[in-house]
Amino acid sequence: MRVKICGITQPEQSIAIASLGATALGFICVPTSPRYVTIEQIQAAIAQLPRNIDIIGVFANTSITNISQTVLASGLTGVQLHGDESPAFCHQLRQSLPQVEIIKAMRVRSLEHLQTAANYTKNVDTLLLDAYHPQQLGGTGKTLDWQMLEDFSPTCPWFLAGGLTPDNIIDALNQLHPNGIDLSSGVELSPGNKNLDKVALLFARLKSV
Ligand SMILES: O=C(O)c1ccccc1N[C@@H]1O[C@H](COP(=O)(O)O)[C@@H](O)[C@H]1O
Repeated sequence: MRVKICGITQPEQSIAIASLGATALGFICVPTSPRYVTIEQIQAAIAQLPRNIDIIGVFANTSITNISQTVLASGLTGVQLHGDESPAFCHQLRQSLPQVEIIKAMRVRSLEHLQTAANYTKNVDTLLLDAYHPQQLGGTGKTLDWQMLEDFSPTCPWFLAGGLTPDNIIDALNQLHPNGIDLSSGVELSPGNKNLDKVALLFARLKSV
């Protein structure tokens, strides 16, 4: 299973988290986020990483030009679209960045909204389900209604996100079978400053799955 730890801001934490077992690291490229990082910060954070770690940039409601320039300048291997991007936007982005993994995040509001995920599967590599918050785009620590996701079975791989912690991850994975999980505020001391003890506890608990 893929494990993505998101909202990294410090180079030494990148290396430590990759060593603990993360398969992907996420960098927030949304300027309004307290976890926002510049291209230079991403470059510094990934410079010493092994090449098998996926480097995902998180964007929301920005232009294809901005995403493409950031990807090319920073060395991202994937893009997570966390805003209101349409299937057509994802299709266009794929034409611009054919070698880059495209992850579409759905901030799930209802069962009806969840069903719209099917509109994206032809144009993205991976879906990611996060909880909806009326004021914040992500990193909210809010969990989804996992029961609502029990029949979710898209034709592409998917990540479970939203309020995951070392304390609830086993319950989540007993109930659901995503291809990957994504954690941010549930393994933090403060926004952008990861709690390495919590990250280690997460991977220790995942060994039992
Ligand atoms: O973390 C942020 O600040 C953020 C800002 C804008 C868009 C997405 C953001 N984070 C993403 O939110 C989910 C869930 O986070 P959490 O585990 O509930 O704290 C995760 O995919 C982050 O990539």
